[in-house]
Amino acid sequence: MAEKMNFLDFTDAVKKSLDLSIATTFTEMISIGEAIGRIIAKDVVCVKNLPSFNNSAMDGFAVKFEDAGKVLSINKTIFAGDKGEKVKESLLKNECYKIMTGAKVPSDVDTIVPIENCFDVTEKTVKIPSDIKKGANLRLKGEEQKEGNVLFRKGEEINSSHITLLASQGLVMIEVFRKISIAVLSTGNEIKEPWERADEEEIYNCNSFALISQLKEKGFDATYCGVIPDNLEDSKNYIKNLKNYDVIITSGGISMGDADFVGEAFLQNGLQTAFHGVNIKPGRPIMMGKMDKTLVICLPGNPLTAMVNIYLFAIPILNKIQGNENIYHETAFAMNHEQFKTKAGRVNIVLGKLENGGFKVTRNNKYGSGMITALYESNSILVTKESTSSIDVGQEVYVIKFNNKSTAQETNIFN
Ligand SMILES: Nc1nc2c(c(=O)[nH]1)N[C@H]1C(S)=C(S)[C@@H](COP(=O)(O)OP(=O)(O)OC[C@H]3O[C@@H](n4cnc5c(N)ncnc54)[C@H](O)[C@@H]3O)O[C@H]1N2
Ligand code: MOO
Repeated sequence: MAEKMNFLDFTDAVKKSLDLSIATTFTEMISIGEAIGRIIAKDVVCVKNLPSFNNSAMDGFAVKFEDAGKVLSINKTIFAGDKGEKVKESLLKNECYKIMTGAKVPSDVDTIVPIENCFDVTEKTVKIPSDIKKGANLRLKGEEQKEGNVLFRKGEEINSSHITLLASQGLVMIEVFRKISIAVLSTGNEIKEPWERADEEEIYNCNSFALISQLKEKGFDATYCGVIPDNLEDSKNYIKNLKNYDVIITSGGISMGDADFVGEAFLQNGLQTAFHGVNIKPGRPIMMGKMDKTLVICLPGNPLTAMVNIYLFAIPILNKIQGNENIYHETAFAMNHEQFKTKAGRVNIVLGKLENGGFKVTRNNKYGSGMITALYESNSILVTKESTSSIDVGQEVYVIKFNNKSTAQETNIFN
């Protein structure tokens, strides 16, 4: 009789897989225009005070606070970008400056009054209201960031806010971790590439496309390395050539069938198995380990299983290897809209749709793990505890967003 798999507890499997993963140390300098999604390799320090000079937040008049309520003569007009003599302090008694938004504020004034709040404005004079606040509308040098402050930490993923700050600092290059290399493979004699002809008994290789595109959605580049044949000798030779990759991800061929050679082929290439079999539905046969420095992730062949497991399991691991300090999936708290059953005794990964704070399970949780359409119909996953056998209507649940999908239903964004 075939040996039974030992199914590891889900939480232990996550811990083991994270323990196996070592963050890359290889870095490169890239332009900020190319930097979205990359991981910062060194703390970034402020090199230019923000703002770098005292400036006006409004078009109006720059005054001494004690001149509130007075009629003042306009000494000069200061524009954004003016420098030198044009911004030098030159006020005499009962004078003010006319000033534009973003212009440097001379040091002999302390308050800006917006033009529409002033009275009797002429070319030469203005009456300042009496109820002004000292320091109003004056943006002080360094009030947002001071030179030497750490702006970003090593291990942050770069988004548009990082790029904004970097550009505001005059920094056009940034040191990031080099992208880790990932090999994606399929297995199985029944697999034909989508550009080949598949007979009725054969199926198209959707897993490789699925996995590579999901990795892309998460900012990883993966190389497609083909289909491993269903025989041990060929599988072994195939895998031998992949040892330079940081990560190898396969799908299929790791269960109990007579054609499931993938595990053995890795073992014969020196794989140290961390686990083979996790108490999860779907995805029970999942296997992980290390082959020299290469992390090996073997996903089951069913497309839906491969897709939800790469998301739940592999993305945090890959984040860690890529040097990202923020590795976990963000969750949203939602109200469950439809009662459904789950398999007690295992952690269940359930597909559904998150819309406007509500979660609705896909097809009443009655889809098979070979079904691909259920993935398409869903935008989130819900993970149950081993003890859970049903989720009730109105129950509050944690949901992980999946598939990068927006929603057609107009969302309530106001609080
Ligand atoms: N006796 C047992 N049989 C099975 C068990 C078990 O515990 N005992 N586990 C079942 C579970 S759960 C799963 S999941 C599958 C996974 O098996 P494998 O990882 O060995 O995957 P395959 O048998 O190679 O393929 C399964 C299924 O997926 C299709 N497939 C595979 N690769 C692709 C691809 N690249 N693109 C599209 N579809 C693919 C394949 O044709 C099969 O239909 O094992 C159960 N059996
Ligand atoms: O992992 Mo399998 O997909 O549970 O059927």
